[in-house]
Amino acid sequence: MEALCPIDSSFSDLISALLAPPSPLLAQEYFDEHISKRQDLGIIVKQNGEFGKGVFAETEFKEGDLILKDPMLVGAQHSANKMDCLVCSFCFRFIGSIELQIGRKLYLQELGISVNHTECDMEESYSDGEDSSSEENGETSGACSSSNSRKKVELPKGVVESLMTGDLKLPYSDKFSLPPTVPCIGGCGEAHYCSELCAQADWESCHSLLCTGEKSESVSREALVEFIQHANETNDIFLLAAKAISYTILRYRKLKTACIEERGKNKNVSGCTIPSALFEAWKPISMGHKRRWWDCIALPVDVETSDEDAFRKQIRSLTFTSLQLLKAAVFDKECEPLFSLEVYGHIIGMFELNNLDLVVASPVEDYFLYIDELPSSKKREAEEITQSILEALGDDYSVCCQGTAFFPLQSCMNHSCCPNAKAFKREEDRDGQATILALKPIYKGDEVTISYVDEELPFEERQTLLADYGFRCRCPKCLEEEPYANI
Ligand SMILES: C[S@@+](CC[C@H](N)C(=O)[O-])C[C@H]1O[C@@H](n2cnc3c(N)ncnc32)[C@H](O)[C@@H]1O
Repeated sequence: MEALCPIDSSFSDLISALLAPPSPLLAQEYFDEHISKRQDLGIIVKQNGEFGKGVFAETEFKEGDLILKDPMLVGAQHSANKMDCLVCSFCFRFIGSIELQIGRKLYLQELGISVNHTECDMEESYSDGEDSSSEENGETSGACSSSNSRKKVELPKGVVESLMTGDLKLPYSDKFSLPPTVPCIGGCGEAHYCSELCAQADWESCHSLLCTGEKSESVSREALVEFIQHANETNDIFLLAAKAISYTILRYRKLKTACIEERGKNKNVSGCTIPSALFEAWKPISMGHKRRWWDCIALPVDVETSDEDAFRKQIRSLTFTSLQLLKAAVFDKECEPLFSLEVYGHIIGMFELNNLDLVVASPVEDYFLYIDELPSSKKREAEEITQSILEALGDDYSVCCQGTAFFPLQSCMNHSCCPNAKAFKREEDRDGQATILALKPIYKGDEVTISYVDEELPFEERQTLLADYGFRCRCPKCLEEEPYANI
């Protein structure tokens, strides 16, 4: 390995090089290659001249057309949401069965595990930071939770269990069949999948290092459990950052192996070093990173401006604690720069500024709507079984899968308060990919823009929210409204 990988840079040089913003040329090459792998895409990424990169149409889109389905680079379901929805830990499709979804939720409810609910909004939007919820970011579709207040009632003993075991079949549930649950390869019992393919893909992408099961490839499973617990108690953005680090380490190892093989075949291969493999592995993340978390996190409303310094120091210290725990769990000497506070802070900053709400609609909602819309005699018959279950579930009988994720292409889309596109899940979009639809006709060469905030808000409110993203909007709508803003 020594002969293969001479480390000629100092550690701090390596960190600085990792954190240097990618040059426009490098970014262009990266996105050209990324997009060329998806032959069907009618978009390109290029510099927009004013504020870095942007996404541009390469073809014409009509109103309502699908512009893009963007698979996430890394994503995670919110910890609290795991109580409500059982989804594939890789593609985030609902799994199991309607009975399992309901039985599991009731079972956890009975155990008294409290869950903080936010209403689901199928319109994905940019997250404005810690614990951002969809409800802050626009209209709610009402698709995921019931609006009428229903009191929870208890079910007879054994019903919950038989829902979970599958012994109790709900009427018409076969019309809403879900993929079977595939367990994690490492045996952690925490991650579940919709297929062997997703289980394998997640394992290879990052889970082999973050699995707490017997086959985990982490340095210490105990340390991993401690890291996860800390993230769950403080901020689950750390879980996303851990996925980004693990993703980079595993990618680095693959690139290194390929590099060694290449050297074995051809002694004249040059440029194959630890730093070069690490930079290559880091590239997808580097395309999104911007600033350190403690510098870019928006000041919460309950923190006085005079306490800003103390607040930012506190966030830095929290990040440091999380990093020490992660280091004890998955440290890799060859990837040591990834474990510096600066790099960790930038990774989390990237999620803070770029992350998007991950939302997948629940089939349980569809199921109860179906029952509700049955002809009256069939409905009465079905409700003899489903009504008590619906009452036991209570108000939030159906909650969407919610989390945060980094979508490489959507993250290149600039904001406009009069956007020509929006992130919106259609009926058929039942996985964790971002879906971008045209709001109006878009012509070849036009920039594709989305709104990071609710564009119907008054001018000043929009600017306040956009300040969290570090800019003041100068879109045509803002330029027109600005002179009248304070009148
Ligand atoms: C998610 S990124 C969009 C891609 C970005 N232009 C890039 O080069 O990576 C969001 C960042 O782009 C810039 N940006 C996006 N929309 C903007 C706008 N309407 N006005 C000014 N800056 C904008 C801001 O710096 C913002 O933090």
